[in-house]
Amino acid sequence: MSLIETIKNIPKAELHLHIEGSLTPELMWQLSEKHSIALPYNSVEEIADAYNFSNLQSFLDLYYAGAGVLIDEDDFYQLMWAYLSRCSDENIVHTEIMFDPQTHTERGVGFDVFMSGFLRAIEDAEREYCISSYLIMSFLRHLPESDAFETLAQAQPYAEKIHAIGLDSSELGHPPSKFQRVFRKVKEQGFKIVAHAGEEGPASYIWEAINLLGVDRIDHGVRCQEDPALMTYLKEKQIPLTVCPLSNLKLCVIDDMKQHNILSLLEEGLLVTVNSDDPTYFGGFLNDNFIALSHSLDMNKEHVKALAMNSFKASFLPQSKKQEYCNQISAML
Ligand code: HPA
Ligand SMILES: [Zn+2]
Repeated sequence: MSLIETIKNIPKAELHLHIEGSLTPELMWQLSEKHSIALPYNSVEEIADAYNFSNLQSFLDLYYAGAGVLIDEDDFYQLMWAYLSRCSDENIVHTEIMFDPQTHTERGVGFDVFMSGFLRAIEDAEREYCISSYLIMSFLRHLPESDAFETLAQAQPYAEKIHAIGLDSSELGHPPSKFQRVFRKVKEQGFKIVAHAGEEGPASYIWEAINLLGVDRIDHGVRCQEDPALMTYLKEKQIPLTVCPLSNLKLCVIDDMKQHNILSLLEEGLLVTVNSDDPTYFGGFLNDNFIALSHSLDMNKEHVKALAMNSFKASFLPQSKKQEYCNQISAML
């Protein structure tokens, strides 16, 4: 089996995927027509052509605007169903999916609308594709902590359907410490915790996410290498990093994929995983991220195997399931 075939065939989990960031230009166009919402584009091609970003904020501006076409339950169903169908094509057997409630509630679209659409698609995919999915509700860090408290209260009827709570959006100027109180409550309620840190922000934000929020995983975290003590800590505690190579390239965190540090972090013994983040905005789903790494770095089958196993080890699946998938991978390679 070639390296590319191995990437495509190996069972994988995806742990860092914003469902709103999987909205295709085609679906955005279709929903804008359905709801008579004017878009600042004249065609599907123009939407795709607009996706050139200089940093995280330049992306977030388009990403929040794009989510404005999601109005009714079926829109959210279609969004989730399209992503899970793609997972089936890519041999993603388990996925932990982030969603941003505040992007929708602030437009008057409530939990009952998006949660019903998401859950219906997740149940269909479980039945039709045997894909398991967990939901991660993320707070927008550019908004005040009081809004996060309100969002947590609104989510209570769906608490059983939410596995973890995360923190995303504009990182610089919004350190994890801003959300210390709300994450104390999140922890008391028994949720797992993740946070974006060390994407554009410094290594000190990763320390804050660990020490002040009590995270189970760090999203991105690639700037950990600026702090040797942090590297040692992440390795010893095996705190996972959900790394997103094409995202880092598109948002100019790196200038060239050849500069990506994921394989050196892996070889240092950190628990790193590959993920797509916002695949329709960043030019590729999960397998494309692996393939982009294989084109630019000295990547071999052992790396692919280790990264696929890490995706299960770093997941919130029960231990027995993690073991089952790792055994499958071992038997295959
Ligand atoms: O990569 C990201 N970083 C922060 N917030 C986000 N929201 C969607 N994608 C991202
Ligand atoms: Zn992200």
